[in-house]
Amino acid sequence: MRQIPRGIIISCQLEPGDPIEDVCFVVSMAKAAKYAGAVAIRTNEAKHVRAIKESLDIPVIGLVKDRNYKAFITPTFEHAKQVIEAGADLVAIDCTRNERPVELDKLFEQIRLEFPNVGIVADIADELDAERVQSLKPDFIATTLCGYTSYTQGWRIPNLDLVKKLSKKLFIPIIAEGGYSTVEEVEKAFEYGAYAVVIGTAITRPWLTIQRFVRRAQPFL
Ligand SMILES: CC(=O)N[C@H](C=O)[C@@H](O)[C@H](O)[C@H](O)COP(=O)(O)O
Repeated sequence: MRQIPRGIIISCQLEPGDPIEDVCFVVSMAKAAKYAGAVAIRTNEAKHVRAIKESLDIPVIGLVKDRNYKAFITPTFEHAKQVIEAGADLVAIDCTRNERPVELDKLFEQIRLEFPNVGIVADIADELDAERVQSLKPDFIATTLCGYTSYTQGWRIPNLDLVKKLSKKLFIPIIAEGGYSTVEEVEKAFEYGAYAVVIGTAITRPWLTIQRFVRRAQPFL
């Protein structure tokens, strides 16, 4: 079996500037996800990976976001090492055409050499990114960065067309990710061939949901 079975993956991340800074929040969310039948958790930072792995038995995709680089998701081996040593079963790597500090093939090679049991999720933004990374044989390709690069800026997400195209064309399983917020979108992604679907913000950033309600109430107050 692959490192992750087919199904729903919950992305549970906290970043600087978020109103919650508590690792317990990430762990509780991960527990809720597992209880409800999610097959894996995606999270950022070694401290979150470690806390989840210590509390429950579920595959974790780890990443580190470093905004000093344009290719900001786990841009170097050092970033990857942090989350892998914290217990991540897979590591997510920014595989866009954005400027990066290390060549992608070198980064893949070093991760595989030092951590042969850890899977690699290639986070891409468009079809060309996916085609290019295919030769490096990542375990999964995720549509995470569609809409978040200069060459996909303004594209509507979730990008179900991209999932459809990639699933048809590539031999690597596709993870649909980025902007999924309704059950209908998730159904479509599976219908179009997704191996798994990641849902994050719609579930694990509750302050954004609250803000939506608060803003709609404003004119009446
Ligand atoms: C672009 C970027 O930095 N994406 C991150 C990748 O790890 C996360 O902030 C997202 O929450 C995750 O991809 C899930 O997507 P959504 O939150 O839209 O369901």
